[in-house]
Amino acid sequence: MSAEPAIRLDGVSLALGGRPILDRLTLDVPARGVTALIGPNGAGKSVTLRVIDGLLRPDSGAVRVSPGRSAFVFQRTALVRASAAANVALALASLGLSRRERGERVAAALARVGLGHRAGDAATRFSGGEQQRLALARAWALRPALLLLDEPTASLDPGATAIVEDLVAEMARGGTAVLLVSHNLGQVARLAETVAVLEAGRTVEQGPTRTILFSPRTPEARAYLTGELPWTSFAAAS
Ligand SMILES: Nc1ncnc2c1ncn2[C@@H]1O[C@H](COP(=O)(O)OP(=O)(O)OP(=O)(O)O)[C@@H](O)[C@H]1O
Repeated sequence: MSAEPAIRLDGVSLALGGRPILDRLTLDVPARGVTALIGPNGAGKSVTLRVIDGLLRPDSGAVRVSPGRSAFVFQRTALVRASAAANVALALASLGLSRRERGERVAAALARVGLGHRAGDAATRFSGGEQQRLALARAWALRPALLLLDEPTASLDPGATAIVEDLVAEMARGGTAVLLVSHNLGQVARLAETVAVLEAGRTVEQGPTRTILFSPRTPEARAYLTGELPWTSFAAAS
């Protein structure tokens, strides 16, 4: 990979509530394509996205994010009490678009996620899956250089999941670097070129998707991928 990575985390450590959560975490996210961040519950995937987005400051280590606009789609979406269209328009307020351009982009974004007919409806009354699609429409409308996605299809039905996956793939083809947190390994295989496996706040393995999913080297990655639950061995030992 010759281009500068979109994100480079080097030896990042962070304690929260007195507990170490990230432990000298090292991660490279290439400037192009989709990188998936996988690993067991509580491994620190969401915290890592928050560190990258500047919402959490690490105790030590270096965080480098290449310049450019970024968009973050959270596991639970924060929407304002206004129409779906207003929620997208608000995100575009700082881009300096003309009123007409903004209106067109909002309409295109809503249509792209199958919500064109709901533009005037109150966003906070949308179902969980509709809110998630709206959050993605908002991210798409921003044309970000970097897109951070935290389990973006966790509450979506199969049709909506396909819409979101198409949109993410299209953004990646268009030059957006995507970092995707997902437990859906089929989705990871469909979308990602690169996979990093996180375990207890550290990257235990990173490489091409095929290698990581089908021939993982580390016992931690193998255990996660085969669905071995760590607490069953704790229970057996006690
Ligand atoms: N603000 C906080 N204060 C204290 N602990 C926190 C805070 N935020 C996260 N944690 C802890 O950090 C650990 C990692 O959380 P994180 O949400 O990053 O996990 P994850 O890998 O995304 O897991 P999941 O797959 O369940 O979403 C968890 O044990 C969580 O309880």
